[in-house]
Amino acid sequence: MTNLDLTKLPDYLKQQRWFSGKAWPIKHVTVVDHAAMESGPCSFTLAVVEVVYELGKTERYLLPVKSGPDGVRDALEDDECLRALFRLIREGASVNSASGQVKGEWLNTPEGLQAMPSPLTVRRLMVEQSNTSLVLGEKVILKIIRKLEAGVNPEHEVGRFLATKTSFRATPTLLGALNLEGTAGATLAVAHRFVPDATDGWKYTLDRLRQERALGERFLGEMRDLGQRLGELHNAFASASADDPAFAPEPLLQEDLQRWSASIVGELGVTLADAGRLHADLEGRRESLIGYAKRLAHVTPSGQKIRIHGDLHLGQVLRANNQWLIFDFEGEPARTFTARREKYSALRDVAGMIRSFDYAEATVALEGGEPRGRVGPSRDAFLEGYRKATQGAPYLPADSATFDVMLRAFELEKLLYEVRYELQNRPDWVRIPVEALLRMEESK
Ligand SMILES: Nc1ncnc2c1ncn2[C@@H]1O[C@H](COP(=O)(O)OP(=O)(O)O)[C@@H](O)[C@H]1O
Ligand SMILES: O=P(O)(O)O[C@H]1O[C@H](CO)[C@@H](O[C@H]2O[C@H](CO)[C@@H](O)[C@H](O)[C@H]2O)[C@H](O)[C@H]1O
Repeated sequence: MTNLDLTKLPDYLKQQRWFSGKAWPIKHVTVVDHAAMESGPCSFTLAVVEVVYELGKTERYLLPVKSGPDGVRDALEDDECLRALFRLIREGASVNSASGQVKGEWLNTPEGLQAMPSPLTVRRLMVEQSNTSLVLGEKVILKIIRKLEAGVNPEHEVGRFLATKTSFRATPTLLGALNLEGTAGATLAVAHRFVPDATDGWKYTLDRLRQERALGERFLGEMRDLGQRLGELHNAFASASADDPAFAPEPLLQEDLQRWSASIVGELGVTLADAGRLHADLEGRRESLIGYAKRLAHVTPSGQKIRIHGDLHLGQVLRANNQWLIFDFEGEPARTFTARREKYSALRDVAGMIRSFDYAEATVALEGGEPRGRVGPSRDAFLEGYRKATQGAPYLPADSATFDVMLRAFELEKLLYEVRYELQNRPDWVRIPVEALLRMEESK
C-alpha cells in the first residue's frame, strides 16, 4: 500500500491547475493503483486516484507525487523524477504496480532513433493547459496526462498509426508512450518530436489578420497549403487496411446520415434552450437552421466514414519552417474515448477549420481591428487546397452538391458545439458563434 496521506488529497487536488472538479464538493478520494518509482536519484509514487464527488460522479487522475510530513508534493517539479519517467519510455522498460504494470513504449521508427543529449535538459512549457507538458533535451515534448479516461487513448492510437503505418509526416511524430496496464489501465503520457520555433496556427493567423488589411496572395497560399495538408491527413487515415478495424474506412450509409442529422437537430434544441434566453433573435432562425440539419439526412450517401482529427481548429496546427503541422489528436475533450474514436465524414474536420477562420476574424474585429469580410477568401483557398489533395478520394461525396450540403450541416454542428463550449468556458465569446448562426443563409 502506498504511504500517501489520503486525507490530504482533496485539498491538494483543488490547488492544481489541471484539476477540473474544483467546483464540486469531494466525497472521498481513493487510490486505485500505484507504482513505486525507485530507480535513480528520485523516488516517488505514481498513483492513479479516483475522486468521488458528493453528487455521485467519479473521475480518475494521475498523481506522480512525493509525500512527506508537510503533505503531498508534485513529483514533476523535480527534474530527476521526470527523467526517471522518460527513461521508462525511452528504454521500453516496465515497473510493477499494485494491480498491473506501468510500461514504457518507444517506437521503432527512423524519427524515433534520435540521440538524446546528456545530461537531459528539462524545460517546462509556460502555457495554459489541462495536462503537463515538458520539453526534454529540446528534442522531445512529453505530455503527462492528468485526467485519465477509460479505454484506448486516441492521441496515442492515432499517433502510433500515423508514425508506423503511413507516410504522413506533417505532424510532430509520436516517439513513445507510457501506459498503465491492468484493471485501472490508461495511457499516462505521450512523447512527440519537439518542433523548435513553432507558432500555433491560431496565434499565427491572428497576427496575419492584424497586419494585413486585405488578405494577400501569400496568406491565401498558406491557407491553400493548410487545406492540402488536411487532405493528405485524411488520405493517410483512409489508407488503413481492412485488417485494421480501428482505422479501416467503412461505407457511409443512409442511416449514418440520418443519425448525424437527428443528433444535430437534438443539439439545436438543447443549444437554443441554453442560448436563446440571451440571444432572442436565434429563436426566429430555428426552422431555417433545422433545414440545414435535415437536408443532411436526405442526400444520397456516397463516400466513406474514416477516422478523423475530430477537434480541428487553428489551435491544433503548428507553423514551423513555412510548413503546417497538424497535432493534438485527442478529439473533443467533452466526449468519451469511444465516441472520439468513431469513424465519421472527413468533412467534419473541414468544417472545424473553416469555423476557426471565422473565430480569428471575429476576434480581430472585436479588438477594433479590420472589419469583417475576409473569411470567404480564406475558406475558398483552404477548400481549393483540400480538393486538390483529395481529388477522386473514395471517402468524399461523389458530387459537389452533396459535398456542400454535408459541409454546411457539419459547420452548423460545430457552431452549436461552440455556443455550448463558450457559454460554459468563455461567456464573453459566445457572440462569435451566435452571430455566425444568425448569418447562416435561409434554408433552401
Ligand atoms: N510537438 C510540439 N512541438 C512544439 N510545440 C508543441 C508540440 N506539441 C505541443 N506544443 C505546444 O504545446 C501546447 C500544448 O500542447 P497540447 O498537446 O495541445 O496540450 P493539451 O492537450 O494539454 O492542451 C500547444 O498549444 C503547442 O503550442
Ligand atoms: O483545444 P481544445 O481541444 O481544448 O478545444 C476546445 O477549446 C478551443 C478553444 O481553445 C475551442 O475552439 C474554439 O475557439 C478557438 C479560438 O480560441 C477557435 O479557433 C475554434 O474554431 C473554436 O471552435 C474548441 O472548440 C474546444 O473543443
